[in-house]
Amino acid sequence: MTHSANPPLQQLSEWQQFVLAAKAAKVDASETHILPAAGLSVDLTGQVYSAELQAAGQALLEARDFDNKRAQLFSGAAVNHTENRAAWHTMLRAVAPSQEVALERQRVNDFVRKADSERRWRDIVHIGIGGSDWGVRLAVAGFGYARSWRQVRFAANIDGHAIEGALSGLNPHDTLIVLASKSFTTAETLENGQRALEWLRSAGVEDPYSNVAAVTARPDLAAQWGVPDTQIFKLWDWVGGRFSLWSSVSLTTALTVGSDIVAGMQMGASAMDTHFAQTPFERNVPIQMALSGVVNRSVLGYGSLNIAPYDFRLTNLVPYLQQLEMESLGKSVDDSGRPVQVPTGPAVWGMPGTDAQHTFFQWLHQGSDGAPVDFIICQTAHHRWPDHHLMLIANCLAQREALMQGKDYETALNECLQAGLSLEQAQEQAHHRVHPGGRPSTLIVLPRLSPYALGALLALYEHKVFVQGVVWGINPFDQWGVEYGKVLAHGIAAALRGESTASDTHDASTTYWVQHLRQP
Ligand SMILES: O=P(O)(O)OC[C@H]1O[C@](O)(CO)[C@@H](O)[C@@H]1O
Repeated sequence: MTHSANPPLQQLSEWQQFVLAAKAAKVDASETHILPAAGLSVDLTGQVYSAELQAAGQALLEARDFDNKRAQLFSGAAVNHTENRAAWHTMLRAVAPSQEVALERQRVNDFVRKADSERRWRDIVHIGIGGSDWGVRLAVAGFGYARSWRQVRFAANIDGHAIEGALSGLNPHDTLIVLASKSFTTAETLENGQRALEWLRSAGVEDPYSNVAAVTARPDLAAQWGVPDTQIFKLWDWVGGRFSLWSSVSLTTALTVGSDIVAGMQMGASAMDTHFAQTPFERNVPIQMALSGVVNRSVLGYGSLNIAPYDFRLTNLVPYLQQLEMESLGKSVDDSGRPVQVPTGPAVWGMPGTDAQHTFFQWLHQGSDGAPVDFIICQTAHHRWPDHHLMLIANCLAQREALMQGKDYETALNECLQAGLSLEQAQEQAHHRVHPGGRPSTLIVLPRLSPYALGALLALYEHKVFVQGVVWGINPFDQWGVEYGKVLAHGIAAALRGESTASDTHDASTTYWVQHLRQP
């Protein structure tokens, strides 16, 4: 794809109109703004809204050549122009995928079916990091109720405690090590893989490599490493690392919770793809969420986005979305290398409710900055205590209402008087009980935590991020900021090993710590 330069955002009259409309728009909690998408209900009532803002948003997307860019995404064009490759994760979950994708899906399913029928691999150790890790952790934790005879452990971090903990207590003779790495060059994954191999060897596993499977876009490197060809599963250069959940990386998910769960997630994601590709602007949920996010970040100045899944099983959704959003949008130059000049991707953070309420919600309600919140909840739960679920829902709705509506001084004052405080005490106390309100939020309701719904939810965020990349004019598919640190770590590791002198290339403080932390 030849990359056509975008005009700078701030020079666009459509952007200026959008900013003006956003500043004039309000949160109107008296009318709901709820949109369906691939089985999810997304309530945007807590975001600023007006007919003028909608029109300005539509004009802005047109000025950014959005329809064409979306079509390129879905057609497998090289939308990742700084790396000259596609970001074709939608193909991985397509209902009618290409032959090579269908074949690889089949290979994964056959491997799982055989292992199941032989009752082989009681334990799985999944070794991978970032996109080769979080999606699998998320799916396994989300659907852990589905199957239980196999257990899975994860090792991502280079910290030796991670792999030590992952291997501890397992039976090496019935453990499958899954090495997931698109590049098959990631230091953490290869080092942890070596420890696993040593562990198999020292336990007397006759052919340790037969206990290893690999998922990678570099089957040649995996084969050189020693993984048998029949246990190497492919992904492709055109799959971004943080989207690889949809690829054979789901081997571990399939072995642990079932191939049908992987298929269900793909179907849900594919349904969201169709929604994103075909639904008109005003009902297109990824677009609407994206524009709310742009308003919050670039116009209202919120520096972060809080993710609050009111579902304990979705704990890993937060780091999953952190990587998706922050690796994609944590950039400040546009497609042509010019500074974007408005704040771009927010910091993403969060924790499941209700834990979050007792950790940082105070700051969200009354802190000086606040942050938009994405509340996520399932209509029904899988456990057998309806009252727990009722309370969970009540808490979620209550927090959202408090952020949206706030509590004014008069109400707080009355509350204090009714609690028996004197007028003087009440007047002083009431200030502390005021909630400013008007703080933006979105509520996403899943019918239940089905594979389909989770797939749709993840694809929703992927497309939202894509739209925001188009508006800000940045490439959401590269991650040069991560690469630089990897290179520096290489040099520092050499200096820590005494193979080079840190003072040649590093600053004074780094040199000091290299000398003091040098390993014996
Ligand atoms: O799958 P790989 O190549 O080992 O990379 C792991 C992760 O490293 C990154 O390249 C940078 O964090 C991610 O995009 C990727 O998910």
